[in-house]
Amino acid sequence: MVLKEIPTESLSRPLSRNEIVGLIFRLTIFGAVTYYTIKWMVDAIDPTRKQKMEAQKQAEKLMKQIGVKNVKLSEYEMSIAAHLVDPLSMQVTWSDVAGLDDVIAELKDTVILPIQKRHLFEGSRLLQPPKGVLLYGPPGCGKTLIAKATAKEAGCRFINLQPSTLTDKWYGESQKLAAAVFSLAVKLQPSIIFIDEIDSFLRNRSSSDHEATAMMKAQFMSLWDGLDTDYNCQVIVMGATNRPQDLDSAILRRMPTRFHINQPNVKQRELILDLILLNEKVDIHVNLNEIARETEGFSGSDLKELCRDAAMFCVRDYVNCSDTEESTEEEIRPIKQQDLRKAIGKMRRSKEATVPNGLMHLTVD
Ligand SMILES: Nc1ncnc2c1ncn2[C@@H]1O[C@H](COP(=O)(O)OP(=O)(O)OP(=O)(O)O)[C@@H](O)[C@H]1O
Repeated sequence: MVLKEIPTESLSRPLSRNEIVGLIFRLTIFGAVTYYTIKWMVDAIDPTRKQKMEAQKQAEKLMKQIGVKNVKLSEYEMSIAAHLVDPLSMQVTWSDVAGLDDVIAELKDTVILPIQKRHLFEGSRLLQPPKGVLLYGPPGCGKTLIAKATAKEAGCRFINLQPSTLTDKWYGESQKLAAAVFSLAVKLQPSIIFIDEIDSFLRNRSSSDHEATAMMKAQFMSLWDGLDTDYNCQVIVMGATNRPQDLDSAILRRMPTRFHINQPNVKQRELILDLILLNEKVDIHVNLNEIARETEGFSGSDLKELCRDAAMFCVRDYVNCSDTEESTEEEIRPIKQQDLRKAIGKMRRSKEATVPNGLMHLTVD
């Protein structure tokens, strides 16, 4: 019926030039609208959309903070940039690390000096900063602390990469994210890619590995090797692990510079206690050497917890005192030896309750 109303000669005659242009124009508009509508719908149903937007916001804020301008980041680099720490805003320095002077001295020579005094090492291929550094040892003994202090002292940007950032993503994305880790680190160099619990994501390759995981590992290693081909590239992968024996041998080969951060000995425990209590109110009769001798098997983080408990006993006394009588106390009393000893007892009981027999003194080597 509609066709009937159109004169037959209009149907049979070829289209005029204007009509063809008009048709192409309308088709283009229609195509563009369809494309953007579908894209918008796909984006709206993408379950990681919210995460991506948050990461992008955080990344933009961080990039501004660290004064990185005119560096264009891809969507994947943005989500990695959300884990970026600026050396200027980083609080940890060598003075926050106690009892690890030997490790610090070696790190200064092998990692920090080649970055800081780049011009001295430019001609040498042997004296470039290592592309891989492994910190290994029992939990809570300062591996993360050392990594952060290294980045701070070397003035490196610090990408704190949680293995889950790469592995939690949807299939296919982890490879793009792994590539983004390296490309971002290169754009922001000098930089350190820090991977805590590196064994959890680069462990011994096994036949039970998901195909995507195996591919991501292989890709991660080839990207890592790519750093080696450019002698001017100042990107270091620093990994920390409690279980070096679980690491893939191919990974160990890529981390020839290794530091054993062991459970602190008595002297180191005394130094750590000294540092933790440096700015606290401590009774002059406190003997930290004695406390260090009584805390065999305690890590740095256990010692920190112990001191926090001891300080809390003082706070509790103050609160109880002001609750019961008209207290004349104006200040919280200093930490005494007995507070520390009481805290040791408490910590031992909680360690015994949570750690299976015999494992408490296990060291990894
Ligand atoms: N050598 C040390 N000097 C000063 N503080 C320490 C030391 N070792 C540990 N600590 C304290 O313990 C906390 C935990 O240390 P850190 O996170 O570096 O341990 P880690 O070895 O990385 O442990 P994990 O393997 O559990 O990540 C630190 O924030 C710090 O307060």
